[in-house]
Amino acid sequence: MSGSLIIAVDGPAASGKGTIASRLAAHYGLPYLDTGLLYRAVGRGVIAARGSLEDAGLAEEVARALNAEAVVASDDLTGRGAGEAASRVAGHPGVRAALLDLQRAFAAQPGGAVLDGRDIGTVIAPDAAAKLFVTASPEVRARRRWLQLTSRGEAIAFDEMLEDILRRDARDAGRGAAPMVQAADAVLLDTSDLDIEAAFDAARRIVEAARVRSGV
Ligand SMILES: Nc1ncnc2c1ncn2[C@@H]1O[C@H](COP(=O)(O)OP(=O)(O)OP(=O)(O)O)[C@@H](O)[C@H]1O
Ligand SMILES: Nc1ccn([C@@H]2O[C@H](COP(=O)(O)O)[C@@H](O)[C@H]2O)c(=O)n1
Repeated sequence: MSGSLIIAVDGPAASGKGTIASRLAAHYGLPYLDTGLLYRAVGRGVIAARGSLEDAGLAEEVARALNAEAVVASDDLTGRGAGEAASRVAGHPGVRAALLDLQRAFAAQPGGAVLDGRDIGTVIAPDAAAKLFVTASPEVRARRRWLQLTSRGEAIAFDEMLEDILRRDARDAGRGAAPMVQAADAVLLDTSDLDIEAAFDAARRIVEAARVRSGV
């Protein structure tokens, strides 16, 4: 098989899509982009400028000035506050438009790429050879995120984490601009009862089936 293997991995917060996407990228020797980092960086930029996250013009300005390489190399965007800020600026159509070309260019690299986010299979790479929509129950996702954050010292109660997750789901799925939705041709992968190894295995099988179908 030959050609460009674009793998689109979408899904809600803390479903494990990033874990799966980065492992697929390593497995197939493809470059990987966690597109959530871009929105997190925009949220952080607006806060750093002492602006309001509801200020669509400022958020778009920050998005247009983003240095994607610096964002990807940054290690301080994974906290709880950055996720919340990201989901608020991600609803501005101008922000999404400003980040479109760089994501599409990443996906279009020779050989292919793996991208994860909320709109990869629907907007960024609608022709991707393989599309996965990774999910898990809100309680399982909240537990995973709670473990991740508390293990590195962020103090948060489990109930608050669950509220965060539910609020973010509602905002991401309910916005007008590129809402989080499973693409019609994406395969649903529910990882609620799967450990990381089993989830990766299931994802790899989905990609292999897509490769056979598409000849990539
Ligand atoms: N199948 C799984 N079983 C148990 N823990 C998992 C599983 N998949 C991922 N995790 C853990 O859950 C946490 C969240 O995973 P990950 O960052 O991959 O989720 P995500 O969907 O990419 O989240 P985000 O919304 O930040 O993009 C991490 O600590 C990860 O190690
Ligand atoms: N393609 C994407 C990726 C992310 N978002 C928004 O950013 C928030 C943070 O994303 P994480 O994957 O790092 O959790 C997320 O809640 C979305 O609002 C997006 O809109 N599109």
